[in-house]
Amino acid sequence: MRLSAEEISFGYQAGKTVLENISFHIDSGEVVGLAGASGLGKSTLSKILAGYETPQQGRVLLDGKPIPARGFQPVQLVFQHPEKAVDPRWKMKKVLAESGQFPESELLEAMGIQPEWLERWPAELSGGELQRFCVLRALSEKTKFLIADEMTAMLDAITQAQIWHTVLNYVREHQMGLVVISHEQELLDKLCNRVVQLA
Ligand SMILES: Nc1ncnc2c1ncn2[C@@H]1O[C@H](COP(=O)(O)OP(=O)(O)OP(=O)(O)O)[C@@H](O)[C@H]1O
Repeated sequence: MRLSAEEISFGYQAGKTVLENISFHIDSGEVVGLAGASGLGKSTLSKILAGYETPQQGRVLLDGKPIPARGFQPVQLVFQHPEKAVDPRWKMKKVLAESGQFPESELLEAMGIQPEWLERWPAELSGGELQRFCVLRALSEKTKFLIADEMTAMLDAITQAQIWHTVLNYVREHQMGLVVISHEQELLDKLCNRVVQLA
């Protein structure tokens, strides 16, 4: 399966182009890094790939076809700020069930989620604890591509390593594609088959 962005142009305001004629693709089973200086539009491209923003020109295709706007989104995005990605009025067990399936206990454990956290509200967890839920929620059986936009940037090294280890295992097992956006060259070198430089 191939996720492709073809000749994308996008601006948030008229006359101010953030992305101009950008093309990008990733195949199932690949881990692709997306790098580039701050403000070049990496997060914007990731939102377009995941269907959060619509480009003024160009298109996003999954195996050559547009991704349906309704139903489960096969391209899942996890970004840096988990507190902005969960409903504060939902307990964590409901947040996790949002993907339509509840993860198996082995996966919860591998992600370092303690069972008692399931009964808590988002505000009762640390950023790192909350991010583990956001990552896990994105790993549905129906997810074909995961886009990790500075996904572990605010976490300590041990937590980062634990999350990436679990995600990479899952991605390999399910033959998903993974896009990694990071300012850490070392992380990109370690995780990725290839790195695309946004210029
Ligand atoms: N919602 C928005 N409204 C208006 N402009 C925006 C919005 N979001 C981002 N921008 C602008 O679009 C440009 C690209 O931002 P984006 O976050 O995609 O870059 P980035 O490459 O991911 O940056 P960083 O590496 O700093 O995270 C920036 O100039 C930013 O100020």
